Amino acid sequence: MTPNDASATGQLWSIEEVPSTEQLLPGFTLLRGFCLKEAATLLRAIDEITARSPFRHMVVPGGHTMSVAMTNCGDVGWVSDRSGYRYSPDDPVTGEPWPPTPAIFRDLASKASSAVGFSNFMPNGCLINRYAPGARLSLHQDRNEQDFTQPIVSVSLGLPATFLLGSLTRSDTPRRIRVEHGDVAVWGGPARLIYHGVAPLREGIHPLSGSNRINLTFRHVSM
Ligand SMILES: O=C(O)CCC(=O)C(=O)O
Ligand SMILES: [Fe+2]
Repeated sequence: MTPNDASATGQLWSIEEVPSTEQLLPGFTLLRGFCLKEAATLLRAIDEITARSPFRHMVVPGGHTMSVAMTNCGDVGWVSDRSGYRYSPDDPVTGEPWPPTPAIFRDLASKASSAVGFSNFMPNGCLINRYAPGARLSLHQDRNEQDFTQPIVSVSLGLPATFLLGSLTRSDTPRRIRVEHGDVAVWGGPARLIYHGVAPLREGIHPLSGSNRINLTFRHVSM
């Protein structure tokens, strides 16, 4: 039996869609096609979240408005304004708590983290990023969470993008990794504080997300 033999494994993926695992750095793994089957359901759940806490373009402390539109679900959400970055239990736009994390999100975060050996991941927040053509995320570390024993789980939906995979040193030139609809990246352990970002999104149309890429990042934030 070869790994691609869908009938023998009883899996539903077609040959072109067989999930594969790429360890790109110690502690950084890309699970290609990992959530393809539930992607449409994930996108519907995102529509329900954004009906309550809409996407918005946040301002960073320097005064620049981010090109990526963001919202959150869960107990805590990442926010930025002129006074800095932080996690907040409430959505500053609505004044209400962030919408709860759908069960399908929690299941995916747990399945993906355990698949690469982080069996105790307990995310309490999920940042939802929407990239329109031209939107980008400059190189950064995810470091507001404080507990770096817990990984980050990052889900790509809709249009493909170029993920910039750096190292622990900001000045190193990042590798350019294509991430597609259904891919899930998990980074933790020695890779937890790697610099990473997303190159400007190229125009395109995706049957499920139109002209956008949507990304979910699950985090465990110490409160
Ligand atoms: O969109 C992505 O793939 C990465 C998002 C990210 O790095 C973040 O939200 O901190
Ligand atoms: Fe990040």
